[in-house]
Amino acid sequence: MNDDKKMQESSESINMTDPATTGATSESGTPKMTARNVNVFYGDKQAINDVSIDVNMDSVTAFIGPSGCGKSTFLRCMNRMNDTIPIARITGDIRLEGDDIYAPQMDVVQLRARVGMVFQKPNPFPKSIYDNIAYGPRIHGLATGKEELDHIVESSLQRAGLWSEVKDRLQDSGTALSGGQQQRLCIARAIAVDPEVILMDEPCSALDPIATAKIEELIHELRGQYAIVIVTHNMQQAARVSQKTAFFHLGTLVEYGETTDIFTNPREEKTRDYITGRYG
Ligand SMILES: Nc1ncnc2c1ncn2[C@@H]1O[C@H](COP(=O)(O)OP(=O)(O)OP(=O)(O)O)[C@@H](O)[C@H]1O
Repeated sequence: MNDDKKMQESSESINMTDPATTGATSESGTPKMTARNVNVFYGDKQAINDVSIDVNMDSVTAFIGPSGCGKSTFLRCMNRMNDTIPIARITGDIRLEGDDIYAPQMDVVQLRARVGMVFQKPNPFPKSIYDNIAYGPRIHGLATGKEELDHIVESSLQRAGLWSEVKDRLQDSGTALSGGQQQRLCIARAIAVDPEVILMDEPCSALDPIATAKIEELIHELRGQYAIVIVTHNMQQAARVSQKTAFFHLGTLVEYGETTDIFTNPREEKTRDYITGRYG
């Protein structure tokens, strides 16, 4: 029997998307978000196939896998960003602290405040640094007056490691900052509305190595305060920043577990082949 056939048979003999077999549940901590049997379609094409996973507060979770395997699609399901794509359709169940995020009564604006997102390309608003941060708290009514808003702006910038660089020019445009500073501004903007989860879709891919190192350091600092999920193409980055890694392939979740296990002792041959560079 050739290797492909063997792999096919072994994967057919177990339910690959059962959290019990993919390791998609965590022993430690109550999950902040749970996904069960999620399928995503773009028109007739299925991009995510029966994925179940738990995301916890105590760890940074990395989504890795070859281009087109569905990492970003699945990430975008977690705060309903796929709602903005008319041909996208999702089935299954995704919960935040037990609340069904696809329930008709779910307020999507509130959801996206609770589950913030940072994109590949920094996308500050064409507004001042101050207003980039103050915008969310203003529309969500999180500050009762100017003093409280000032405090939120300062603490968000501090937590994003940007305060000392911008405190004397809060009225300058956010778009005038360097790429790395813009990305930290976007992280500060997400933090300002007091999220529970931060989703990061390849947040460093447009940045140079120094700016990348700063974002990675920031992810370390934010760990534990928020559940963080990061999509990355860069396996070294996944190994550096995450405690849990989920490996996707052709829309399925092949394996999910401790990052050290995924990189040193994966259970699945497909994972091993990917992390050793046999395909990608
Ligand atoms: N807006 C869309 N319309 C139609 N198909 C899409 C759309 N976005 C993604 N897809 C398809 O869904 C599949 C998964 O894409 P997705 O971008 O989620 O993968 P990915 O693993 O994040 O890839 P990459 O690492 O290249 O960003 C691919 O086949 C892709 O072509």
